[in-house]
Amino acid sequence: MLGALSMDILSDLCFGKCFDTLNNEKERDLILEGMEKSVQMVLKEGTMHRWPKGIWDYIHSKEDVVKRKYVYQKAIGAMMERIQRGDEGGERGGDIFSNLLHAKQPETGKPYDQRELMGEAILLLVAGSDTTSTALTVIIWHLLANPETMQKLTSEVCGTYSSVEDIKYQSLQSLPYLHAVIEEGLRICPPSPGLIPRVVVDRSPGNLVIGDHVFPPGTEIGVCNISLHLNSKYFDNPKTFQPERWLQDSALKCNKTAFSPFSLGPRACLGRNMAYMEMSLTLALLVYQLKLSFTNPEKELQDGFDVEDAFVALKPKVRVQVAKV
Ligand code: HEM
Repeated sequence: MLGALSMDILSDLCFGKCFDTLNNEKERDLILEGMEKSVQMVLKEGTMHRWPKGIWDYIHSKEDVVKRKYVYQKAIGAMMERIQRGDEGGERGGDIFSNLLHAKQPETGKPYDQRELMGEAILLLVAGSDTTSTALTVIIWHLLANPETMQKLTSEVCGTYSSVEDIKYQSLQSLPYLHAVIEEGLRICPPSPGLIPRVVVDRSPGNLVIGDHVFPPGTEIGVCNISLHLNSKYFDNPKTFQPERWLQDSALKCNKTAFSPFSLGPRACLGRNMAYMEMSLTLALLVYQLKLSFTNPEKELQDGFDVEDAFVALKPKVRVQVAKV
């Protein structure tokens, strides 16, 4: 459901038209299965230039490729519809894609061609939905595994608002515990846990030197988020979910310079603010209105929560029961 929620939010904000996967079960299955395949293939694809030609066909079944294609077709279809609607036709104005359609290439002053826009449509859909739903899944799993933490968050949200209509992102930003819970979720299991590659550029003085290591131009280097986030040099009890470490005056070590769930530098995440907005609103609205619990608490606690690194995280399914407060 979190996958469908983030897909609906993304399609609405990005293309001005919601895919409505929360309500449409068939569509939900097709898109979410396609997303899963897409995530599974992305790491292999990223390293394929090093592999002999033709190997792609051996490692991926035709069905998986077709399933993944559905997501790409959906993104391109939404983009084409957006172009056809023009400036007036959107359900809501000011969506992300309308800005891209009006953008000019800095070198030529010309608009971006359709091929580039297609790439952007697919990137936005994949980068903007699966990451956020992974972050929310991680956070909710840890809240359910730590009832005291869930209670603190619920008290903060319910003590601040007297009706669900009052819950707005602007005021949520000043809730310290909510912010701490989100940061802790992004730390303990970042949606992009592995190596984010960068290439050493060829500029004076030539080699890049880090400590005792020398990297010539052209070398691919990178740092894994998870190796920073779970390092006890930077965070006390790194494998424990403790949002308190992010609160002012906490005695727990929490080195913010070693925290980079959205990467750093000019190619860092463009959707970071949107992600914080989405996560804050979703969590606050959930704890205000619903009571969540694991369907099978013994199994969840025994297995723990872990993801597989495939550039972005491949997450397990978490079964949750929902009741109204
Ligand atoms: C919790 C949620 C999110 C996390 C953890 C996350 C993480 C990241 C990371 C680590 C990168 C850098 C990848 C690299 O350097 O190669 C990235 C790039 C990007 N993200 Fe996010 N992201 C999130 C949500 C979003 C959302 C909601 C959007 C909105 C559409 C978005 C759009 C993008 C785009 C467009 C890029 C590419 C930037 C570029 O290449 O210049 N992300 N994200």
